[in-house]
Amino acid sequence: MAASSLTRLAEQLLEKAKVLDAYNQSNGLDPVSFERESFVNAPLDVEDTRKAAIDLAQDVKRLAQGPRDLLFESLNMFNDLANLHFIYHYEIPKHVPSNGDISYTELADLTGVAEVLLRRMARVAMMNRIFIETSEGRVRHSAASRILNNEPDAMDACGFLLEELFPAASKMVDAMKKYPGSGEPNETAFNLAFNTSRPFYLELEAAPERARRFGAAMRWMSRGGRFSNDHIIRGFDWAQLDHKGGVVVDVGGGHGAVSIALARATSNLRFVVQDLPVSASQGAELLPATLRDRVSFMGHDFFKEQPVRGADVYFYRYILHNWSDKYAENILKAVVPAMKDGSRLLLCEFLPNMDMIQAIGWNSVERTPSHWEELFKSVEGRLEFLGARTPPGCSLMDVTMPPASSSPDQCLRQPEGAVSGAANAHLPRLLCLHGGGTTAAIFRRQCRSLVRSFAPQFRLVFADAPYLTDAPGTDAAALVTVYPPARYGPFRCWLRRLPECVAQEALVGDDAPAAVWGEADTEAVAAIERAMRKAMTADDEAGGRGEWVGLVGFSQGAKIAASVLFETQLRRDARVSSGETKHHFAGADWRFGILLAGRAPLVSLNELNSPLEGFELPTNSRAGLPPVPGDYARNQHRLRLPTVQVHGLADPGLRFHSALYADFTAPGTAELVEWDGDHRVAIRPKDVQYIVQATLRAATHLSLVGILDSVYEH
Ligand SMILES: C[S@@+](CC[C@H](N)C(=O)[O-])C[C@H]1O[C@@H](n2cnc3c(N)ncnc32)[C@H](O)[C@@H]1O
Repeated sequence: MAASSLTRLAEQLLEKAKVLDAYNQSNGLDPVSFERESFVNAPLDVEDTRKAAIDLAQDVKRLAQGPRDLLFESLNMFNDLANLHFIYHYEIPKHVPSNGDISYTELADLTGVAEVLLRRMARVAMMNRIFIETSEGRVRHSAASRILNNEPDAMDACGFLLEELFPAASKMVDAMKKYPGSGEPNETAFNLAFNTSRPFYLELEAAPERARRFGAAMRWMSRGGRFSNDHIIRGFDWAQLDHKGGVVVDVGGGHGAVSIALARATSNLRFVVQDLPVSASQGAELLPATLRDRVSFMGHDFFKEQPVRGADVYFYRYILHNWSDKYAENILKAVVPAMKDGSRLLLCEFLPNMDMIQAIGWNSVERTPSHWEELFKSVEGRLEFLGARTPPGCSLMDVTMPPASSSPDQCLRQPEGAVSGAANAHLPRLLCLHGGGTTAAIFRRQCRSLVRSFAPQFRLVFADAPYLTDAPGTDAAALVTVYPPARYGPFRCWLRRLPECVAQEALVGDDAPAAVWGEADTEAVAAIERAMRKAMTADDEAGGRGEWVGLVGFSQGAKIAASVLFETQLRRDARVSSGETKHHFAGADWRFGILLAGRAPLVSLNELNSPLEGFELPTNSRAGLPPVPGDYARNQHRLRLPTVQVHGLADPGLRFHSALYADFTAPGTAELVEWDGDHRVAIRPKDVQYIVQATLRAATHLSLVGILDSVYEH
């Protein structure tokens, strides 16, 4: 019997749970429980596993609930918030002893709440693992309630969320009806709930206790878990700036939570925390004396021109997501004149679960990487988006101001680090195979939108094909003017005999296309494998340590990618049927592929599996045209590993790409993305978005990433 999705997900969850338990055990930490905090300062790979486990557990629960119970639970979530509000308001946590327990009667006396009511409320909280009832019927702390007791900022976070935004939430639809489509900060649900015409932050600024509580809530969020400052510290190479004279401006930095953590993690960098005057002066008062020489506070309205000029980094955490595009553009425009060549804008944003809050409090939105890119472009054409890095809890959008003299092709010459630096070293890796008659560097440039859009989930690594060729192939025809051979050659091919790729190397054996597998085929496969391994080893040496999970290929590179996946599938099948263990092609257990304009047929990559009907031999150029849909409708040898197949509707080779999908791919295993383009890699955000969505669906299904598609649906 085939495993149901419930069983499959539960098994995947079990794998993640074992990894998490093993981490605790091998580090001498207590096993997880509701009594003690766990995963404090866990390394990034553990954080990734934890996030995957959470997503899987949610889905296991939702599937087990079924749609009716799922809906019912969602509809009743307000009860838990009302319960927490009671716990916050009557300050229950601080009256429960840190160690030991207390009777309901005593707790009722201390809090001034009737015992019957207190017992009811506490028991609801206990169902959510906040407090524990002992076997003697007394109350003691759970790990969660102990945090509320030990960390005053945690209670402030409750206060802010439950007394500012929770009441506003119920007014969201009213606000949307009253102010349809508004992006104004004073036409929000918050404005209706509090009957004010001031935007959220000005309302708080006018009431210092509310501003203080908000600042404390932000501090608390940064202290651990998903939003921990650690992710920002580890998510960017601060060491490169940590020299005397290095300056970071923390724009809208609140009470300086991030700057304080970064100052502690570096030795020389200085931080200027800017915020509205009340928040800035509260931050200055709270600043530890030991950091006064390196962290300072400044009242500054970020809509006005940035007064600190020439800083190395202008850092914005959770700022622009509070503002609709019109305002976000103005905030960024105010900093551009202060930037020197090479200044960085570093934005910590993109919180998939926070989109509702933005709608409720600010009439704003959590943006996707492509939305960010458009925003940066509209602010200042020179700003160069270097990509989004994704430590858990946020994305760091990294933007630089290149020197005025830099040309677009400088990007081509950049080291891999621009998109595959230390920050994404832990991410699962995709190996990218360029089209015939181009190079890895050109393909990286062609894929720049894909690289950016995949930055939160995957590290993309580009491989050079094994064979040299004289001229750019048809896969690069449109690029000849952009990448003249004299400057960007020599160009390369994966297959030596395809018409678009005239090999420079002498062929082994007879030049005539072979009908049966020969030595030249064995050597051709080894050359492909060597070329792939070379790029993979280079990336290992550059610090990449994520699992190799997928292949991305364009045109001839897509044909090779599909063929490598098919060979992987054959080796897996052989393992299952005979228990025989064969090495993985190029050393990785490839799980899925993104095939951009990939032509039928597939290429046999193993003598033992040849000849398969309709397949090419590696050195066989095939007289005549490749198959078109229907030619191999009965083909039994179909690719089953998941693929996303991307077809340009104006591509002259479309019918050959369609044949790959129709005749060489098992039904139901591929997602087809069609876009309005010719023989190119899609670059426009709208086209790239579909490829990314389809890939994330496949990858989520394979449990390679845990991010929700909806994040990309703006
Ligand atoms: C979501 S909080 C983020 C705080 C801080 N960056 C952090 O991550 O902890 C937004 C911050 O923007 C500040 N802010 C709002 N409007 C501002 C303005 N016009 N100029 C400067 N700061 C502002 C608020 O006071 C608040 O501290």
